[in-house]
Amino acid sequence: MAKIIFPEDFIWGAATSSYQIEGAFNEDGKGESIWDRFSHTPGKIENGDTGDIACDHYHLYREDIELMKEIGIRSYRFSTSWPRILPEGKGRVNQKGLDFYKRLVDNLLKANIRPMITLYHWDLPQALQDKGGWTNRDTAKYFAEYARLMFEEFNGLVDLWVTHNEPWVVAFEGHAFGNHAPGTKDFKTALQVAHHLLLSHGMAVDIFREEDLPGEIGITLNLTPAYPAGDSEKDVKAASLLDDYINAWFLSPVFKGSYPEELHHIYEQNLGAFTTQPGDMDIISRDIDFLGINYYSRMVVRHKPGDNLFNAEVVKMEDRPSTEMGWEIYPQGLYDILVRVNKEYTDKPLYITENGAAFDDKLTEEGKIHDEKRINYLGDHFKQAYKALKDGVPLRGYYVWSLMDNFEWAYGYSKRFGLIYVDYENGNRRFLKDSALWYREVIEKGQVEA
Ligand SMILES: N=[N+]=NCCCCNC(=O)[C@@H]1[C@H]2[C@H](O)[C@@H](O)[C@H](O)[C@@H](CO)[C@@H]12
Repeated sequence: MAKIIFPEDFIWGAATSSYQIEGAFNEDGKGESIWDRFSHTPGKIENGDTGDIACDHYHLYREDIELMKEIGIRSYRFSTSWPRILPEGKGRVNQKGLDFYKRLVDNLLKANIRPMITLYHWDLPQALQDKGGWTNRDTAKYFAEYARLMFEEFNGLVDLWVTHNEPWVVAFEGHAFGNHAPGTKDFKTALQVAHHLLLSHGMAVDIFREEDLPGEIGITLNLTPAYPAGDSEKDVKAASLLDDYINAWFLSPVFKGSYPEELHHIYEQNLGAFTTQPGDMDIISRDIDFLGINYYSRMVVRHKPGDNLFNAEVVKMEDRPSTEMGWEIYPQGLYDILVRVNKEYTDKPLYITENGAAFDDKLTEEGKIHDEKRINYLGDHFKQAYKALKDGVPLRGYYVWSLMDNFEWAYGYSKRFGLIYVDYENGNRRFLKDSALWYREVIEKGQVEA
């Protein structure tokens, strides 16, 4: 491959989320979130970790912006904590909570770093969960009102808005498998939740248009392309169904206004219909300005009769390199999914809103972290993104997950994804990893070594 030179205006960024980095879980009037409740429930999180303090970003955000400047990122994707702003999820506004995000955005703009706000990255106000959470259609309406407040408060300051982060994870990890908050375990509930998440996305887009705001709005989906383990018809079928379950179940409603037909039929036959209302799919498929794609890995799938509704199982790729999460390192999958989304779903601009890896990072005596595995992982994925760009995919930017090590949900602090090392045991000191210094070069030159 010839020299890899990205466009001058390519948006190189890094991403985080509120519950994973902020801490101050009950400070300055913040309301309880379902992740506060879940992490305080014994047995849910590795080592009994919680987000009570996390990276203490709520107090250290100025230092973190200095580090963003040192790395040279052009944009910073973060999420706002709904219960920090609306402690009960609706009604009363917690001005101190809102002021934190005002200070954060002001300081980002002063640092010439473009904010991208994700309105929902999993930390639902517990008060709404107490009323059914995302199983309750009213939550979609309350989300849209929270979005309206944010659009009005940050009008002219923030021009990149993401409604939801990974509705698949919220619906299935949170409501089918119980690994995430609120921890329920019912597949049909997950389908109902997915529908209300998508509905709330469309309602927020309507308000964004109504408020006639400058900027762009989109949604972020975790897309994990599925590949058949063999070329048998049954393997191909199994892979296609799992691909629909994770990817098309969200891409299709947003861009085509309908759920994938065959899978929808399988669900209805086996589980009965979840509740929808006339017009829902029109709302869900409102025109958006971009799609955010979170890519980490692929799935290799083979036919397995009777194992689940899909007659499929994911094959563990033992002989392939993988990250600390056990996810196969498969950069080609990023190219494949970018091209497929552009070909099959939308010609709208795309952002890679998350891509990164957890490795076993060690802090040396000299305060260095030699994370060459992360440099190789990112470099290989940047090359695939570049290939998609050259093949005509309208890729606008790339946000590395993550800016800093943080609370990795059920894994607690045991997994490190950051460009910045966080020394949790010693006052949350921050150290730039070698990958941060490497990333700085890539951004400065717009080049990746071939
Ligand atoms: N096989 N395989 N699988 C890949 C499946 C990925 C599903 N998990 C995610 O995408 C989460 C996303 C989240 O936004 C962030 O909050 C998390 O910290 C990162 C890292 O976990 C990722």
